[in-house]
Amino acid sequence: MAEPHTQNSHPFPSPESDKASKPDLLRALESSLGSSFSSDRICSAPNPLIIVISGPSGVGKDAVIKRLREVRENLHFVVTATSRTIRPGEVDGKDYYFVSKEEFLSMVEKDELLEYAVVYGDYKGIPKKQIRECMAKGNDIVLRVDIQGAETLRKSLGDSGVFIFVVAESESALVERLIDRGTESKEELLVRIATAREEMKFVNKFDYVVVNAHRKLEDAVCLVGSIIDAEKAKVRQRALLI
Ligand SMILES: Nc1ncnc2c1ncn2[C@@H]1O[C@H](COP(=O)(O)OP(=O)(O)OP(=O)(O)O)[C@@H](O)[C@H]1O
Repeated sequence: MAEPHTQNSHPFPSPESDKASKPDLLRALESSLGSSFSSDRICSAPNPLIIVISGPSGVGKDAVIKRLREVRENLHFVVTATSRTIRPGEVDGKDYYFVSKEEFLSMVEKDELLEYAVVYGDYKGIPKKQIRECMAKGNDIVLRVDIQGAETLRKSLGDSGVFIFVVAESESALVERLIDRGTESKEELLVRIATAREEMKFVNKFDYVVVNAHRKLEDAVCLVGSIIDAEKAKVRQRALLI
């Protein structure tokens, strides 16, 4: 018959004993397991993400990104170069790099852009340098592109990028938003609305869709944040292609 354990013969310190016994308990556990406990990270740090935010004109891409900038740390927002004229409240170098058409074309010639497109008569493109520098530091980056830009990026990035399609809750909400912004003429509005109808067909090429409903900007921003968090927690991380 097995000997009953007595206090002295038990290999582990009593759980009731004072706090000083925790190291003793750890050592006893290690000794019983025959190996010491490692302090190494159980999971390696997640890969930096390239988050591509796109959607038809007027859905609120800039508004979402502006707010995301305020509420989330450790995101690098790539500043797009554009040949369009600066809007009231926009800051050169922060919202966009505002350049002339000639300057833009010179960047294209020197192969300095990851992607570029003509959007409503103006050029928009993403400087490669910023992306490389950022990824090298392990930072996540956010790119804001129009639908044609997203298509080009999908071809070059494949599944290594996280593609988010922003929409308004309805077509009428989108039109009202564009009218309220007051930055387009009636003719320009017609082009944007017709284009938006076509662009909606591209939603299936994206990984996520985020509805930016009227006066619900916070909800949309929160959802984008959750997407980023979920991507960071993925077991199978997206590969880095850049
Ligand atoms: N959730 C929202 N509720 C009401 N108005 C909004 C909301 N989100 C954005 N807006 C407003 O809608 C207008 C269009 O938004 P924004 O300029 O961000 O769109 P965009 O998708 O970046 O457009 P573009 O592609 O033409 O630059 C702006 O006046 C903005 O303040």
